[in-house]
Amino acid sequence: MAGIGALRLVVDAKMDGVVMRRTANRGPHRTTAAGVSYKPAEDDHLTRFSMRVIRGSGRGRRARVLCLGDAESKGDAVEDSEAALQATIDKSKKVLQMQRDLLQQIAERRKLVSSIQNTSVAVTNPEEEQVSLEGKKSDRSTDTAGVKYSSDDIRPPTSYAPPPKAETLQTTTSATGKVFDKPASSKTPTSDVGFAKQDKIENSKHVQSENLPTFFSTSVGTSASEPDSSEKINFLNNRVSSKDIHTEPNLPVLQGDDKKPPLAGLNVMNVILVAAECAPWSKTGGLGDVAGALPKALARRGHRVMVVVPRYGNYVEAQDIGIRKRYKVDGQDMEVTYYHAFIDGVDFVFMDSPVFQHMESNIYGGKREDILKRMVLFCKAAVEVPWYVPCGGVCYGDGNLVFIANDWHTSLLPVYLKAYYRDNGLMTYTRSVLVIHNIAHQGRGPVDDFSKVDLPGHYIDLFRMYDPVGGEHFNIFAAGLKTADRVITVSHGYAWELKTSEGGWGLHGVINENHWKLSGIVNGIDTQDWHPSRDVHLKTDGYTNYSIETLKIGKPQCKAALQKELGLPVRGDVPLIGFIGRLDHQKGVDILAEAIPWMMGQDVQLVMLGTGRDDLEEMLKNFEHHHREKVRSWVGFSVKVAHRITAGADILLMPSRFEPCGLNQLYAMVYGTVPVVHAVGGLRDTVQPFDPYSESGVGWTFNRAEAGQLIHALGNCLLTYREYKTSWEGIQRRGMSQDLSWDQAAQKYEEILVAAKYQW
Ligand SMILES: Nc1ncnc2c1ncn2[C@@H]1O[C@H](COP(=O)(O)OP(=O)(O)O[C@H]2O[C@H](CO)[C@@H](O)[C@H](O)[C@H]2O)[C@@H](O)[C@H]1O
Repeated sequence: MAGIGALRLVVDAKMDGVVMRRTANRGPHRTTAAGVSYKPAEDDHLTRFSMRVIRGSGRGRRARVLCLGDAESKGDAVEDSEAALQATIDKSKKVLQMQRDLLQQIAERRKLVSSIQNTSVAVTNPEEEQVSLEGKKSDRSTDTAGVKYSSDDIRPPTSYAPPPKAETLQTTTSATGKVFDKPASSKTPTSDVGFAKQDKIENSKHVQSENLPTFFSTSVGTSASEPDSSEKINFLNNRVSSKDIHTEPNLPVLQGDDKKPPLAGLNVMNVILVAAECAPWSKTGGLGDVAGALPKALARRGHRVMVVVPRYGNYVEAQDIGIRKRYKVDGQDMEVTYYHAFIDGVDFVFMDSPVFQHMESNIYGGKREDILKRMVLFCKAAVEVPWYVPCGGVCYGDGNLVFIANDWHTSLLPVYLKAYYRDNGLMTYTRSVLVIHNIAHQGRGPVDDFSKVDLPGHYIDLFRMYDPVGGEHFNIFAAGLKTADRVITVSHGYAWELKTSEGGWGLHGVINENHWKLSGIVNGIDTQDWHPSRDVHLKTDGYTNYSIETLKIGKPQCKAALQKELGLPVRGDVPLIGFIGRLDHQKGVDILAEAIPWMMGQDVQLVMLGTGRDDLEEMLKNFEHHHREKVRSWVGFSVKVAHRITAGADILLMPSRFEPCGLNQLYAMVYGTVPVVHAVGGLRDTVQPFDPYSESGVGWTFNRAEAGQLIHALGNCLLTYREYKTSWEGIQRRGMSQDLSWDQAAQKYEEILVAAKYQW
C-alpha cells in the first residue's frame, strides 16, 4: 500500500528541533522558514503534516523516512519501525517531563498572581501609595513581578511580571497623572484589562504546555556552543524565579541615590530597542543619536533595556558571547553571532554577520535586494534575541517585553513578531512599538519583493500599497505601521504632518487609519555627549568647555578656535553662521544656496558641514571656492567637527523642508548657539521665536521653505546680534537653561510602552 492515503511518515528530524508527524487530515499546516507552523491557503495533501515543535537544539540534520506498506522494504521497515517506536517513546517521556515542568511553572505563576493581588490591596491604600509613588522611603515595596523587597535592596525586576489588578492600574494611573491611552475602538474596557490579561496568561501557558516551548524552533540552526535544549528549558524555568531577579548582576544602573525605587515604579519593563544604527558605534544621522541615548534614559528609570544593532566594525567594548544562529534569508543560509557590552545600564547587543561587516560608512548602501536581505536577517534574528542572547547570564525572555523598532529598516520586526509568534499563540504579551524618524524612506520595492521576506501568503496585504508616484508597490514601512501595537513619532508637529498628503509621503492613509495608536514625543539629547561643559571635542586645539556661567568667556574662545581651525579670519565681532546636515532635499541646503548672494553681502562668516548628494557636495565646495574669505565647506562626516561648529558658531541655520524632530537645533541651544529654522515638524515644536517685546523665545523661525523667508529671519537675527547685545545674551541663556535631556522624553516613551502592554 504505497498509496498516499496509506502513507504514514515518521520523520525523526532533528532539523531545527522540529518533529514532524503526518496525521490523517488534521488540517493543513506548513512551516515558515523560521520553523513555525501556519495554515497554508491551499490544501496540499502531500505535505500535510501537523508539526509539533519539540525543541530547538538543531545541531545537525538527520531524517529517516519510513514508508510503511512498501513491500520491498518490509523487513527493514519493521526494524526501523521498532527503533522509531522506541525513539518516539523516549521523546514522549521527555515531552511529559517538560510538560510537568511547565505545569510547575504555571503553579508558581499562580502563586505570584495571588501575591500580586494581595499586594495590590496594600498599594491601593492611599497613604502608602503616595509614599511609594513619590519615591520616599517605605519599609517594603513591590516590584512588578509581585516580589517584595525592602527599601535597602531595591532593584528593578527583570523578568516575567503578571499585570497588577485592575484597581491597582487605575490607582497608579490617577496618582501619576498618566493616562492609559486606550483606543476608542479597543474591545477590552480598561478596568478589565488586568484580569482579562491575567486569564490569558494562564491560558496561554496551557497552550504552550500542549505545544511545548516552541519558541526554540524558529531559528534554522544553532552552533555547537549553544546549550542543549534541556538546559534551555531549565533556563527558562529559572528565569521566572524571584531568586534570579535578585541575583542578576546586569541590572540597570540607578543613578544617584540607588536606594530609591525605580522611577518607573510598577511599570518596569524589559525593553529591546532595535535599530540599524547606534551612536557612537554607527551613525549616519539622528537615528544613531536616538538609539544611543534613549535606552540609557529608559534604563535610568529602572527598565531593563537592550539595544540590538548590527556590528559593522570591530568595537572594542563588545565581547563575543559565543552564540551562533542560522537563518534562512531568501533561500540562503546565513549565520549571525552576537557581541555584547554593558554600558551605562544598557545591554548593547551587536549582531555580527558577513553582510554587515565593513558597512559602517555605507549602512543603507548597495542594491535594493542586498539592503532588503540585511534587514530581513536583522529583524528575523532580532525578534529572537530575548531567547538566545543572555545578558549578564540571563536572557530577557518574553515577560513584560516590548520591542522598539525604528524606521522602515526594522519595520519587519513587528511583522515577524506577529507572523511567527503571536499568530501561533507565542510571545502573546510581547508588544512592539514602531518609531517614525523619517517617513520619506519606506523600504519600497516591486510587489515581487514579498517573496524575499519569508511570510505567509496572506501577509502580502500588509505590504501592498498603491500611490500615484510609486504605482502598486511593496512597502515595508506600511506593514510595520499596520502591525505595531503603538506608533511614536519624534515630535507633535510631525505627528500632525504625517496625516497630511504632503507630510505622509503616500502613507498618510495608513497613518490616518491607525491614528489612535500614533503619538508624538519630541526627542531629547544625550547631555553626556552634547553639553558644552563636558564635551570631549572641546578639550584641545584651543577650544574650551564652558557653561551658562562661563558663556561669555568660553564661547568666544571656541569661536576663535573654530575660525583658526578653519583658516577664517579670527574676529570676535563677526557673526559666525553654521549649517550641519545631510546634503539632500529634506535639509533645504539648496534654499540656503539661494540665499548665499545676500549673505555674502553681509559681514558674516559661514561654515557648512555635510555629506550626501554629489551635486550638493559640489555646490558647497564651489561656495568656498568663490568666497574663501567668508565661507568654509567641510564635505564629509565628522562628529568632532559637528561638535566644534555647534560650540563655535553664533547662529545655526536649519532651512529643512521637513524635519520630523531635528537634533542640531537642540544641540545648538544647549551650546548657546541661536537657531534660525523653518517652522516645520519638530523645529516648530522646539524653537520658540524671539519676541523683542516680551524678551522671550530662543531663536528665529520662518514659515515657508523659501530663500526670501530665510533671508528675512536671518536678517532680524543678525540685527539683534549686532545691535541688541542684551537681548542676544537673553536668547542664548534661555536656550541653555532648557532641560532638553532625554529624561522627560523617556518618561513619555514609558507611558506608551505601558499603554501598549495593557492594550489587547
Ligand atoms: N556631516 C556630518 N558630520 C557629522 N555629523 C553629522 C553630519 N551630518 C549630520 N550629522 C549629525 O547627525 C545628526 C543628524 O540629526 P538630525 O536630527 O538632523 O537627523 P536626521 O535627519 O539624520 O534624522 C531623522 O531622525 C532624527 C531622530 O529622530 C530626527 O531628529 C530628524 O528630524 C529626522 O530627519 C546630528 O547629530 C548631526 O550632528
